[in-house]
Amino acid sequence: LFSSSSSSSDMPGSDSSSSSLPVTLDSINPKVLKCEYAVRGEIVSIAQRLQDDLKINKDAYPFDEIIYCNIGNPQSLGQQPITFFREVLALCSHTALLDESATHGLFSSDSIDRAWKILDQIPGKATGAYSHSQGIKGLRDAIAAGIEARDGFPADPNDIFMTDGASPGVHMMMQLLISSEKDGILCPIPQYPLYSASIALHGGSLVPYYLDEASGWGLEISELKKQLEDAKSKGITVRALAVINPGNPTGQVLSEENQRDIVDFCKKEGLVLLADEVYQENVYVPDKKFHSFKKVARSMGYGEKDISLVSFQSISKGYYGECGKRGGYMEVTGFTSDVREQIYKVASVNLCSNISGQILASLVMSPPKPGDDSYDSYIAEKEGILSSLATRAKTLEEALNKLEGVTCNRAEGAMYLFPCINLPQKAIAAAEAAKTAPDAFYCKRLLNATGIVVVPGSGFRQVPGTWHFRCTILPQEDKIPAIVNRLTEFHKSFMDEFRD
Ligand SMILES: Cc1ncc(COP(=O)(O)O)c(CN[C@@H]2CONC2=O)c1O
Repeated sequence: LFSSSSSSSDMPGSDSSSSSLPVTLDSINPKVLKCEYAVRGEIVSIAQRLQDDLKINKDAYPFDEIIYCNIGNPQSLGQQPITFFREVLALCSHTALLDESATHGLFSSDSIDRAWKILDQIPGKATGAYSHSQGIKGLRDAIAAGIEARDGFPADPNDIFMTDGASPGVHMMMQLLISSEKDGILCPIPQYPLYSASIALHGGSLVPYYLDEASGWGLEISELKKQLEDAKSKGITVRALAVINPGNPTGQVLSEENQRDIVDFCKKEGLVLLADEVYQENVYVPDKKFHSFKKVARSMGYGEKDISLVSFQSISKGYYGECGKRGGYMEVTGFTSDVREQIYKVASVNLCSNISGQILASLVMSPPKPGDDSYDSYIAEKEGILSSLATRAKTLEEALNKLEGVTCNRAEGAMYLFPCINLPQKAIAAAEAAKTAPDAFYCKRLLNATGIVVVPGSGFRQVPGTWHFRCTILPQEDKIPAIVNRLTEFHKSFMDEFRD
């Protein structure tokens, strides 16, 4: 049960030594080989095989289902989409509905109004046509208005580049900033592996800065400075600082003071600030609040000429969880016009992001307001989802902290818990014998015993010698007790087996 379909020997015709096909592992781009993305890595491949087995024989394992806690994919675990968003999207996608009298009985009046408003901003009301390469102007207007309402500072629709999720935006910026392995990007450790994967694919160097687990995954400026100097001593020119706030996998929400220090650090060192803010709606603790880096920089008096800031947003997270619709944007500020033209050129190569994602991104940033027909139902759905996520985060955090040798910082935000496991030496030795990282060994044992899929901490990088795993807080509330019981029982048996 430990092998995985991801290893090349399992895949038909993939054994490069016997293949007569033109492409082999030796002939493809080595940057692709170097790239890793643990969120959908080996352990998920194993889980999918177990799931296939269960379809054939439901009694094959000591559990009756696989529970995927490896990926922040809310709707795959039962979260419902926001009604208003889907009503508007449906009407925009099939405009004939707007001519039907029955529609007024099926859709709220403000959904119909918003659909007309959006369609009026699309040439020929053609949602099947390519749009402007930065996205439909009217939708960028709505997003800019939403940013202004959030921050209290102006936002320019022409700074918005709409993307198929935040991922392509991150790739675009890595493509722009990285010319060789001598170009470095400061990334948090632990980090969401889109960053390490994209840096590898673009041939750059990841310059780590370690978040401090003991202080709730705090980001120390002294650590940034130390890592920057260390990179310079190795001949690496650091081009940008990536910050994920709220954090993935660590869940911390930065204090406004810490953000001000980060902005000053980037300005002083001439670094582009890549602000990944896809979890901006996911804050669960009363003592923390999301502040965009755009707002912090502007409130410090820093404008277009003071700091280069790229802010990423997505429709995949928050309370909307529209991962599969692939929507989002990057707000690009503080670049010269000639560089902006290069960013536009790269965006234009992909023609445009998908229109459904664009429509949803505009709705996320400009949702129903008090007094709108849909407002009461919208806010009830939103608050219901966010309060449930907060409850699930707390329940799982408390359960993890009761496990022998496990400590887990609270999830202040985002969608994950990232507990630290103090693994006995016997377990570490067994992992080495199985030729796998100790936390991956634990996660595979957990999967095979309970059907629960989590991602080893090694997939996010971590302080050497520490071991973690990442578990989402996404299974619906009625599933959480069973997850806690299965996890608790497994952990006790694991520790009984390997306790030193
Ligand atoms: C911090 C962060 N940035 C960007 C993304 C990319 O999202 P989209 O491309 O969908 O907008 C994710 C997705 N979260 C991944 C996917 O699910 N679990 C994760 O850790 C993320 O967690």
